Amino acid sequence: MDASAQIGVTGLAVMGRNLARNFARNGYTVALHNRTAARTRALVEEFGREGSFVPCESAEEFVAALERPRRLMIMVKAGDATDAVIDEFAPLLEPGDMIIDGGNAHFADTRRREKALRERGIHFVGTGVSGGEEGALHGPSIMPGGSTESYTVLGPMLEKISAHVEGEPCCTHIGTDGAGHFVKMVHNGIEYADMQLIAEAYHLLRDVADYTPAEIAEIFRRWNKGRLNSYLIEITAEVLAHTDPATDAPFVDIVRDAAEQKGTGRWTVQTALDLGSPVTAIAQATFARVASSRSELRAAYRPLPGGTAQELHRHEAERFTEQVEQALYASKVIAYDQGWTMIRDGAAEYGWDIDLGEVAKIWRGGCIIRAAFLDRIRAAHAANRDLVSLLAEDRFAAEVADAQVPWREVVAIAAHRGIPVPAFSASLAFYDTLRSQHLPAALIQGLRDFFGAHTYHRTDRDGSYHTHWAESGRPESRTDI
Ligand SMILES: NC(=O)C1=CN([C@@H]2O[C@H](COP(=O)(O)OP(=O)(O)OC[C@H]3O[C@@H](n4cnc5c(N)ncnc54)[C@H](OP(=O)(O)O)[C@@H]3O)[C@@H](O)[C@H]2O)C=CC1
Ligand SMILES: O=C(CO)[C@H](O)[C@H](O)COP(=O)(O)O
Repeated sequence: MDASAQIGVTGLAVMGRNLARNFARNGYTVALHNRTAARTRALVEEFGREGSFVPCESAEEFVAALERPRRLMIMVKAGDATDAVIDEFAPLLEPGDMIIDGGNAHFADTRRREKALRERGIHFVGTGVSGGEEGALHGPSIMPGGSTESYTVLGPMLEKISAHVEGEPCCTHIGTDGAGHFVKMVHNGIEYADMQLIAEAYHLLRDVADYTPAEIAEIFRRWNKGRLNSYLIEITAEVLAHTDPATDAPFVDIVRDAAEQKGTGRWTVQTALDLGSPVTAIAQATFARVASSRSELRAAYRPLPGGTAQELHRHEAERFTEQVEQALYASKVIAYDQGWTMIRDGAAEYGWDIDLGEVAKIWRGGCIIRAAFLDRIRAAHAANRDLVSLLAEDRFAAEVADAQVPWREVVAIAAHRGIPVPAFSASLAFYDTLRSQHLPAALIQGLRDFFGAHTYHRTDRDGSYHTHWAESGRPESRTDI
């Protein structure tokens, strides 16, 4: 077989199939492989005319079809399947070849795989891909990690098939080894927070303002024309406006209210705890999904009393809608800021040189959280590479400050009515935590010292101290000298 393919894709389910077509539509010859050969044949039968494909049934045939250095992309289920595929192909490759893992792998697995393959001279490029089925075909946001050397060879191809915004590709080299998958994981954590905030806004508009799903769809359509403009707001309007053809009921009323997950949000929260990154909105969004699925707990709590109902007049409902927009925007800024903090923390921990402005740039198009305000996040980080928080930038700070009164009212109304808004509340509490002059953490330190001699630092002197709580007069001693 001629080694004529510039790239090979193995794993031709939803994502792999469309990425392969995207490469082919962009003029590349693409070798195709899938564990179950029927998928390979189906792709060629249905879409073979879109470009140049080399269908392969065996691993040997697939590798032989690739130009050197070989670029072999894996799009299979994350976890054991990825290891199985690497174990199958790596022995057939030569030093300088590249394995690109475009699945949602855990970044720690990517670091392990990269190290093992590097020792054999093979580049392993853990690559975040976002955009779902349509994005994969028409241009996703692509977050490659791996060596700089591999990006030199691979980058132009990935940039070509990625989404473009104002002529700029939504793809950049994120950093070495697992940096790409780390950033993709945080992207998904932000995605969880964004969706939860949207869902809470919907819940409030439905249960406080008494709007129908169709009316709320119109509200989201309007919001999508303003500063909230984003893919998730756009598709929220679509989903809310949809009626179930079988029952004529609003689609959202016939779907079970138990949110599922594949786990990237959970990984974000687990990793954030290890890094000490306070991603409270992302964590609440992840727990909200889990809580919604715990039917036995919900059955136990359901009979308990809730808040007070109160009808709103039309003009009050309209005012409330504007307040919810403010609360949603402010909470969203906080949730995204938490994501960026976590990326900065991950970069520091793992030695990645991640350009935070570039991350915002490549998320402006192609990915699920693409949003107009990412351009401003990009600009804020580009203007100041040491920007510690979006809230340290004048315009974001002013917007969130302007929103704080309605934000508080919305959270208070939700509490009165007994409507759960965990992500709105967590974002507001985060805002208040960080702007507080004094936090009750001093009391926690005192309690820790009381029961466990865990020591504390004083506000007026250096060093660490312990109070001998059981001794008369409770003398204090310095413990670090
Ligand atoms: N769906 C989405 O919107 C997105 C998905 N991703 C990630 O992209 C990857 C692919 O996703 P998706 O297209 O949805 O497909 P799936 O995650 O459903 O994976 C199906 C593919 O994996 C292959 N596979 C499973 N187990 C093995 C194995 N042990 N050995 C070899 N091949 C195996 C299947 O082969 P076979 O046909 O033989 O069963 C099939 O090609 C995943 O890692 C996913 O997390 C990333 C972004 C968005
Ligand atoms: O990676 C993605 C988009 O960027 C997927 O859509 C994501 O996996 C969906 O996650 P979950 O099933 O956990 O909601």
